[in-house]
Amino acid sequence: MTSLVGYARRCASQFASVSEKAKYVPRRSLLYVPASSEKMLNKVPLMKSDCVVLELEDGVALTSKAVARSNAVKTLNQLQGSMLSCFELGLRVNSFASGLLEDDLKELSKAEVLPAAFMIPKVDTPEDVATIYDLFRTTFGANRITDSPTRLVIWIESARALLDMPRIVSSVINLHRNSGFFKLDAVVFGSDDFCADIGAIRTAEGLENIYARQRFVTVCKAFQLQAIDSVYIDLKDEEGLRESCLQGHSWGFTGKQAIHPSQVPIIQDSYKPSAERVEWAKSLADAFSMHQQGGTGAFSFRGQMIDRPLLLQAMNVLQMQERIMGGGL
Ligand SMILES: CC(C)(COP(=O)(O)OP(=O)(O)OC[C@H]1O[C@@H](n2cnc3c(N)ncnc32)[C@H](O)[C@@H]1OP(=O)(O)O)[C@@H](O)C(=O)NCCC(=O)NCCSC(=O)C[C@](C)(O)C(=O)O
Ligand SMILES: [Mg+2]
Repeated sequence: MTSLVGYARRCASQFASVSEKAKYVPRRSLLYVPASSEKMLNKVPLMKSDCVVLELEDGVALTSKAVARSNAVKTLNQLQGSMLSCFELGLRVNSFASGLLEDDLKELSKAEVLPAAFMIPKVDTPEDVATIYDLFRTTFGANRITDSPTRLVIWIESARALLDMPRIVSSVINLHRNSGFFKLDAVVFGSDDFCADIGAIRTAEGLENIYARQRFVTVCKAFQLQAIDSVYIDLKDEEGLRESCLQGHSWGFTGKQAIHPSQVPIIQDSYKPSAERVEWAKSLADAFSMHQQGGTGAFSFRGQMIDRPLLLQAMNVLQMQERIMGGGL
């Protein structure tokens, strides 16, 4: 069978910067596993969520932070080199403002391996970014955090962070370019903390978050980053979860956070590219390749003007489809 990513790669060769997209990590569902619970951690190798997050922050009580840190180190060491059912095993540390981050990093630096993604909540200002980097450098040493395949995922969770989001994201991207620190790949919207910050009352419909989610997704996409939508906290309401996923997907979000394994199949299914979308992406990539060979840049395809941004969208669809089919998720 012809590789779908082959289509994307053929097109990608036209643009050097586009070829970085080849390392696409699907994050339709991002499932938190509180690292204080050994019972939950034991399930990690078989979890079929695109991304599994070893959680040290708000899913762990203050009194259990030490045990959670040491369990996280053990889990990273035990799972290194193992076949996991997820695409990415991330680790969410405590925020800089909590005063707990330094202790997290000191303990985590004892692990033989780094997680596939470091995940940092409540990044509120560009200055936070510089301080967080300093903490990583002093605890891990510059060598371990420079030019590493580990990716970075950050959370936007306050009014101030939402307004300052372009500067925050730019400073993380520039840090990677200038120092080789982990590459930013995705940004997550922390709607619970955001609602608390602005004094909104959380409702099932989520009207209180509409502006925030739209601004959030727009900034993510302006920087070509994955945008991960809010947690759906009503564990028993499968229909409500599905509706929330379909809305997020149609607004441009790439995935959604999950707090319970039962939410994962609904989220993953909702964020899977439809057969029509895959067919559109394949045909567009073919047409793009053909026009490039013929020396044409912009062209019309099914009544739409096609240029680089639409090619990027098509590549994301194809790469996600390829990874999902290959990984059996
Ligand atoms: C809600 C809870 C307490 C219900 O936990 P439970 O044990 O009462 O649920 P259950 O239905 O009885 O569980 C069934 C089975 O699934 C297991 N299980 C259940 N959940 C998980 C899980 N996540 N990972 C791995 N395994 C899990 C559980 O251990 C059990 O296993 P068993 O059949 O062998 O006994 C539990 O699901 C949980 O702790 N979830 C994670 C909570 C968390 O990490 N919250 C923080 C992230 S969200 C957040 O911070 C906000 C945000 C983004 O920042 C912002 O919007 O601001
Ligand atoms: Mg939060």
